[in-house]
Amino acid sequence: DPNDHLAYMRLALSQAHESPPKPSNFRVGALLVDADTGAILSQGYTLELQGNTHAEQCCLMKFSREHDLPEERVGEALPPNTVIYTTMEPCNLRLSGNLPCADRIIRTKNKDGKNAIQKVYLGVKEPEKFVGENQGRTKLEDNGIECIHVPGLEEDILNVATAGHR
Ligand SMILES: Nc1nc(=O)c(N)c(NC[C@H](O)[C@H](O)[C@H](O)COP(=O)(O)O)[nH]1
Ligand SMILES: [Zn+2]
Repeated sequence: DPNDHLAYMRLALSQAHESPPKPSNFRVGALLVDADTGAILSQGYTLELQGNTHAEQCCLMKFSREHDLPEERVGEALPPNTVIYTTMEPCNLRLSGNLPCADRIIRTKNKDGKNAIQKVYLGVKEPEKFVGENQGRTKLEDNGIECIHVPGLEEDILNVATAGHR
């Protein structure tokens, strides 16, 4: 059921459990979903792919590879009503200096140059441990991408996210 946001967020949380704990980031899980059909297009977790990768980034990279596209052109292969579920709001600044996920989501355009990702469903705000208050949601909404908090899993999400910090 494409509207069972909690079920999708639980799946994203199960992805986060796969992430190797590290003191310098959060363990996050994410899904790309076709909101028209409910189909899961891609799923990913922090550090799943080579390099210092984020969960949302892995979703986009995996889907782009399946469609022989570079990540920045992944929007050309995404269905018109694609949404992303991520246990933690997309980053807007990374201590590593790598491209933040908010920017990756914003640059994901379809063939008509329109946003390929319509909505971001998030489980928690980013704790202010590494980069102060996360401005990702504001940036996403300023670019026409709605951010919706899915309540109910905050404690579990934060426990998993910070497992590498104890
Ligand atoms: N939404 C989100 N998905 C992730 O997969 C992840 N790891 C973070 N984490 C945000 C945090 O701000 C950064 O992990 C630190 O700023 C360190 O930056 P790097 O990850 O080393 O680039 N946030
Ligand atoms: Zn990120």
